[in-house]
Amino acid sequence: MLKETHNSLSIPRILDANLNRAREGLRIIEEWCRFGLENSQLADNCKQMRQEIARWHTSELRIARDTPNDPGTALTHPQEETRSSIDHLLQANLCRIQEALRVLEEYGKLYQPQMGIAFKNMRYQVYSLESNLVKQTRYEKYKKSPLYLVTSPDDNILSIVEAALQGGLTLVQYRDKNSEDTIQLEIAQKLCQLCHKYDALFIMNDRADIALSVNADGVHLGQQDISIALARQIVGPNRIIGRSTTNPQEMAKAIAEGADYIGVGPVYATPTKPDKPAVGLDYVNYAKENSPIPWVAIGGIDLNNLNDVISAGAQQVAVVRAIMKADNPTKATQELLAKLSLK
Ligand SMILES: Cc1ncc(COP(=O)(O)OP(=O)(O)O)c(N)n1
Ligand SMILES: Cc1nc(C(=O)O)sc1CCOP(=O)(O)O
Ligand SMILES: [Mg+2]
Repeated sequence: MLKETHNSLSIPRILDANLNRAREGLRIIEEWCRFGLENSQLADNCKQMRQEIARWHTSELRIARDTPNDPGTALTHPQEETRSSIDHLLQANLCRIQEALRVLEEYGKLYQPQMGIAFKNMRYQVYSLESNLVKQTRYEKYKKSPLYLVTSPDDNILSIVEAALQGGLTLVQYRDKNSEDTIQLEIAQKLCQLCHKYDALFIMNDRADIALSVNADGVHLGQQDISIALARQIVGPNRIIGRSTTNPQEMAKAIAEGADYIGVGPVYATPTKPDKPAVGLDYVNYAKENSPIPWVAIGGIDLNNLNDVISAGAQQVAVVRAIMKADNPTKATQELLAKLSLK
């Protein structure tokens, strides 16, 4: 039989504690939206929810607080003491808010029926905030990555990519046109984990299904690959979708179809993609003048010609051989990044 330990203040105390918890969590998320993402709309969503919580936090609930006799104040979990990355911090606080809102929804029903309804609605608002936040945080990270490594098959692919990540790389695409699906899936999984360990983004080439399976940050599609609309259905609203373009018409179409970024190239002829003619620096310059979305110059780019590509307007470049075939991928990455940061 359950021991009757509650008194008339039990429910108000639970509500008071969880109103605080939800409000504090929202404040942490709001600060990131405001100062990290500089997204005033998301920050405002948080603020409005905080204000609604404050309206429910009446003096009747506040005076029920009894901190000295609360056995929970001394309880912490080791995971609360450390946050390995901003993603981790956001995730932990979103979880805290959602838990608190669920408590407010359930115990609120015993206090005032309207409270249960209000906090159920707010819980759904927080799910949609979470979804927007994941996409925005990814996209900001994408935009702040001046160098994009597209891999080529190599027995040492993991150690080459890790060496580049140690050199400061923050954006990697796994491109493998020949391996069987099971092999691609296995390598994609490993590369994705490796990139996330270094707080870098992982994009899958061609295959939206593999991108989804391994929890990649996005997928890159060429003109011959599946449509952006179909890829969006597969990977969901929060992953990044890129599309290769070689001319202004393809650029306009990719933008109209909802690409998050476009590839611009091949800038120079390249043995990595021998059948695709070079588009030259004029198209790079066209992208600089006309693309409203992020674009990345690709094709034949290395340390020797990088300054010309930058002078034509590129702020982000993608390379295969310049890192995958470098004697020292860490050094090669650092050198490419150093030139890009001077732009
Ligand atoms: C960043 C980036 N830009 C262009 C491409 C080329 O994509 P696609 O035209 O589909 O050719 P494949 O790479 O699939 O052979 C890319 N992969 N990444
Ligand atoms: C994979 C790829 N796509 C291109 C495009 O223009 O669409 S060029 C390219 C290969 C780029 O390799 P490297 O840096 O070794 O020249
Ligand atoms: Mg492709």
